[in-house]
Amino acid sequence: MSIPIHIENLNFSYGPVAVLENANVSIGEREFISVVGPNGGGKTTLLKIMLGLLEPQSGSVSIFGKTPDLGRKWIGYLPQYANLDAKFPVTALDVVLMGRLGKTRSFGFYSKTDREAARAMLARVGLNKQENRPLSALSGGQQQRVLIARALVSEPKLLLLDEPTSSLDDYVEQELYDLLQELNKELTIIVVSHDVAYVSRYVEKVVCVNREVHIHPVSEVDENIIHDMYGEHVHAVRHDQEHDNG
Ligand SMILES: Nc1ncnc2c1ncn2[C@@H]1O[C@H](COP(=O)(O)OP(=O)(O)OP(=O)(O)O)[C@@H](O)[C@H]1O
Repeated sequence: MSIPIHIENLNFSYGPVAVLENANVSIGEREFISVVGPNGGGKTTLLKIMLGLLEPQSGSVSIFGKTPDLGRKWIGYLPQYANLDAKFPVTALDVVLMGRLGKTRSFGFYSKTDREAARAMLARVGLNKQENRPLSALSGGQQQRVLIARALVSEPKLLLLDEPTSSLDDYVEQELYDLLQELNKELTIIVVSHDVAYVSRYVEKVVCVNREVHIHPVSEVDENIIHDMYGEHVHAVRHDQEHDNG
């Protein structure tokens, strides 16, 4: 099977506004990658192009060797602001089952296989005891795990997460990254983050997106790269490195 992501000479603009210019990105199997960059740099746009939700003006995008509309069945996606309306009366299991809609043959009636798959995924993310609890009764970190289980239950080969920890506190963020690291033994993982220093503890490479797109092994990320990407915001980013264990 072809590699998860191969993008060549991609250009994308919303109307006259160029957002991504001449992007080239290749991501191999079971890589753990973070997409980083300043606000408005084009991170979400790049993810939406990978999912086939946006059509680039030029260039080619291949997802496991297919065009995005065909390849996206292998992608589990956790959108930014995915938080479900917690007042809506659904259990954790109900939410995960939604991820089976593309798999189940009898629409609206989940099979025993669907239920077993959903329960197994809740167990995989450490929530087997919470399956019948209302979503609203779960913490923010637990709700994100439910959404990860929902993305995984469609049996993807690539997990794409858009800033999954932005509303979580530090300890819960670490637990979530530990879970992603565990899942990375079987899956390619691409996670959008604002915090280069933090994600560098976990990922192998970063895709720096600020209209231009550059991919770097974490070991090569230095002040020059950070400065090119964030410009005047460089101090805010350097300050974040205080989170680091070292
Ligand atoms: N639907 C749209 N129509 C027009 N412009 C848009 C649209 N969506 C995004 N943009 C603009 O495109 C640029 C890139 O946006 P995008 O959301 O991809 O950036 P981002 O790096 O994900 O930002 P953030 O970190 O704030 O989420 C921004 O200038 C944004 O204002």
